[in-house]
Amino acid sequence: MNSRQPIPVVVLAGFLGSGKTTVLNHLLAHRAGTRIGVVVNDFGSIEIDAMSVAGQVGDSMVSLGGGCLCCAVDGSELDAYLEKLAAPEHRIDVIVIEASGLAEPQEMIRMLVASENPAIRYGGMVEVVDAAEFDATRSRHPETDRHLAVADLVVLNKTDRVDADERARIEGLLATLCAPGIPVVGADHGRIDPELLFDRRPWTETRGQLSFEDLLAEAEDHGHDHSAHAHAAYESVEFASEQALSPRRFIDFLDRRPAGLYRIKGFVHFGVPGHDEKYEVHAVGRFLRFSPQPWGRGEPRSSQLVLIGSGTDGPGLLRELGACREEAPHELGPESMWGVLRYVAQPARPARPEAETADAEADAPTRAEPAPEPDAEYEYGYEPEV
Ligand SMILES: Nc1nc2c(ncn2[C@@H]2O[C@H](COP(=O)(O)OP(=O)(O)OP(=O)(O)O)[C@@H](O)[C@H]2O)c(=O)[nH]1
Repeated sequence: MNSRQPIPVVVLAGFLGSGKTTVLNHLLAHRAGTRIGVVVNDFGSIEIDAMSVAGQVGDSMVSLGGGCLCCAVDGSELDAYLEKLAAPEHRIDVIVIEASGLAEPQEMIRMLVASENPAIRYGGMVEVVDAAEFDATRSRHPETDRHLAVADLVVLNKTDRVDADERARIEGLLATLCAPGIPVVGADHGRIDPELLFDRRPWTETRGQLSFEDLLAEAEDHGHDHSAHAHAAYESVEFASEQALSPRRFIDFLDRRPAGLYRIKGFVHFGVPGHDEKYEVHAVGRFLRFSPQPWGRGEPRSSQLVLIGSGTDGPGLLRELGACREEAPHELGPESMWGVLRYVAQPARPARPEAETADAEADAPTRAEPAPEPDAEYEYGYEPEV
């Protein structure tokens, strides 16, 4: 794994008491070998959140304390914390910002997108919703609807506190409040599949001595009945192709992906002249990004994808991906890549001789931004409205 890839920063938002800290603690306890950096933005001077997660995160945890993160005018304070967490010695794979229950996540997303720090990239927004308090929260805090509108994934938490009819009613409402196709994952005590937010590394990949936090999390992990875990309800399928994929058909496949397909990760070979890079794909809910990378020296051109979802038709998805295969990619014009380039944070560099590319750019990070609206014009430095 390339240790100098930009670290995804996921914003975990949700109204006061919705269960953000509970979700975060669950993620920390079930992260396997993945190293999570945490920024807790507790509101007020008593940092209850900070204390409840501190035991698990050790010195990787940074608390902003004393107020609301979104009030920082230029985001420089956040940048400083993120820079600290992203330092190579921490070997952090993903950073989660637990936003204060009163924060405006849109502001935080803007700060992340505007960040000049090449070591990080915005990784999507997760909104935690309290099923039992949904109506009350919305009527007291109409801004809740705005937050839902920019979420990439919604965790409908506290499902143990509502019956099936009420849950279905709230899910119906959420479908009208969120952007089309945003997945809504039900959860009891924040137990969601960590794979929805980040790739878990096996324990064996954790280098060096196991720290106290590792041991704590391992003990937690072994103490649970895995059959009861949320991820038992998810299925994943893998797709591999040595033949290039048509950029147009692949984007069409992504645009039509079912709501239950929460997560797509992997890389794609398009092989269109001028766009011969390895296009890493990362999708969480409706959030989608491509990051062009140079291929490794001698690495065979191919596409590999893992798709994780619930209630999805695995064989059907694989058939659709199979139909994206392209016989003659070298005959395609540059315009065939426009759909893909809309989801690239930085312009794809022209393909260059492999050795030069690999040496000079193997570790060059790309700055990421949220995907523009599907019908938005692609332009470099696009600043999305969030
Ligand atoms: N019944 C029930 N209680 C839950 C669930 N998830 C969390 N809780 C409880 O709800 C309370 C609030 O949870 P937190 O995780 O602290 O919520 P939060 O969103 O971090 O809260 P703030 O920091 O105040 O914004 C705690 O007492 C949790 O134990 C759930 O799924 N069901």
